Amino acid sequence: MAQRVPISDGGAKKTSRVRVAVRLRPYMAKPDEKDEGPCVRGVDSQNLEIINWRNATETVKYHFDVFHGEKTTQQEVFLSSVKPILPHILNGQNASVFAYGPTGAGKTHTMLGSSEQPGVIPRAVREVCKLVQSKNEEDGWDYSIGMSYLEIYNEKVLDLLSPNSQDLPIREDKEKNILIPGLTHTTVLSFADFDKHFVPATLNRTTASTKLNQRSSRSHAILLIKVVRTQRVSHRQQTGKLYLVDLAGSEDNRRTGNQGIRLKESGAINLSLFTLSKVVDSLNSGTSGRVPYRDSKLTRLLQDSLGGSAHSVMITNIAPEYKYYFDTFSALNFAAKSKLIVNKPFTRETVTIPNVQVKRTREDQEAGCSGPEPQKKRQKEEKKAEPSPSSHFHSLAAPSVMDRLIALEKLMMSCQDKDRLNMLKDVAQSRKEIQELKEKQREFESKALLFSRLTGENSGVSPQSSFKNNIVPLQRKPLVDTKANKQKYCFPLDGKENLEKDWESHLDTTVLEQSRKKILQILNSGSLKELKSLQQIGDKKAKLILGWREIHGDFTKVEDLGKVEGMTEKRFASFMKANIVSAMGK
Ligand SMILES: Nc1ncnc2c1ncn2[C@@H]1O[C@H](COP(=O)(O)OP(=O)(O)OP(=O)(O)O)[C@@H](O)[C@H]1O
Repeated sequence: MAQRVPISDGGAKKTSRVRVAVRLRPYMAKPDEKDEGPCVRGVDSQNLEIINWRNATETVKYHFDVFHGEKTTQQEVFLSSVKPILPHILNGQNASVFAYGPTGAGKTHTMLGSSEQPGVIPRAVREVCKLVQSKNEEDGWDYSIGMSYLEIYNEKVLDLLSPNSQDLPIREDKEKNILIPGLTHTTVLSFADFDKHFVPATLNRTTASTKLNQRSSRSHAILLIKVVRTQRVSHRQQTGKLYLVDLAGSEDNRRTGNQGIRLKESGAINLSLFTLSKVVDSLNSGTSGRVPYRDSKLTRLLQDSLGGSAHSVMITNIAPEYKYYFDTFSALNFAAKSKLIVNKPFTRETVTIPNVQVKRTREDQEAGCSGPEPQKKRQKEEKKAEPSPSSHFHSLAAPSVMDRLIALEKLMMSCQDKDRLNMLKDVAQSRKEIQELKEKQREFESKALLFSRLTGENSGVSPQSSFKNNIVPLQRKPLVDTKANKQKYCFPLDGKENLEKDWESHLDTTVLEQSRKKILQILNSGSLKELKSLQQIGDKKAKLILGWREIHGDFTKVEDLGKVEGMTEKRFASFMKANIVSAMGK
């Protein structure tokens, strides 16, 4: 019977954190697309920054275990993020590498690569074969390697090594090992042997063309490499598993143009990735509540890889183009959460009876494999009541983990999943609107410039300054900061507007200046919400202000607000009065 042997470290149980790497693929705008430049970029080998959707003049920074920039080679990704965990599977421990990220961001490139630029999968398998070979020569253990390969397509588990297979069940044994009865398990004698099975099986994977990626993976592909070692003298047997996972891309159907079957696939993909994110949230919350592993096949299978027993590496692939902003932002937040999950590796060991055919663990029997034995076809499915998944989740109890999780809670947005998803959608929508308004502002400014040239009015007036009918250039007067001249400091005022400004003369200059400073501060650094908290600034005006800021940077004085499209002299006066009076009333 397989049993867990915790790794000891001076008496204390050793835990292994999920390592999170982020890989940014090179900028690849199509010729017919606007070249807006990247919205995300690397800072150094661990840090990156993305434009802040709240204020496009700022960036949000993220810290990860590793950041792989556009120029990072496949070899470098493998060496720094994957190779170090591979020796564990020769010691009966589990390891997993999975690529996560939006559609078209480079997951398949990272995991599979091409013949010229092989990715993580071929490199890792080659390395495992090499490690086993070198071990065989020196220690007292016999090693064997086996492989299984499956995809989860539309919530169905399909055997890629046996293309006509039906949906396979997922089970869990008493030791909480995840099993797939009936899944093909093939012995691998060398890398060439692996390739012989792997290449044709990969062609069985479901892919299709979407607007965002010509050859988009429509399924999650999971390659399992199992190393079984048996000690020659004592017949102890240890089984280590390596999961190499290429997840299907998260995608926004409004942008992929998906319809019909693509839409259904996409629904299943997004559901499983959403569940994955819920699982991560649940693990992070540190509460004893149910971790929703069972809500999707993907999370059920990855149960061992997240918050479980594996040495895990998550490579989050992101794309630099603006059209991916929303996806990139969510992927980075997801990755930031996963970074704080702590796994607890253990060694899986059995004792076998000498001189008898090596006893297969129940897991092997159910998975239709026995390490060194030749490929075994499906066994009859065994129906078993599965224990509560929450009982499997053990690593959050440690105080250090709790501390990290509490820190994470503070770090991440405090709203619920659904709210967060909606909020992120709003962000994408707001971003689009700001972009449109920015275009309008530019158009408005060029018209104003043209008008001023035609009328020969170039007396130091900013081209974008324009009030009344959007065509008359703004004629600002220099700011004179005395009470007596206060009426003059803003705009050329007619009698009515003078009356409008009379209220100011009753106020203390210091109070006035402080209020103006406060307004200027909000105009320059306020988020959409903060801008909308100003009197007389609605959603559209706030977005216009954000757009203006993106083009010109900071407002030097509050009067610059007059340069924003639609802000007439009268509106500005009324805006100032409303905001100053309201600030005083607080
Ligand atoms: N680091 C990189 N260097 C060069 N090209 C890359 C890189 N990453 C991705 N690409 C290219 O970008 C395109 C999309 O990448 P890929 O198919 O790997 O994305 P994906 O995330 O797997 O998408 P999907 O989820 O839709 O399957 C491919 O043409 C790929 O070759």
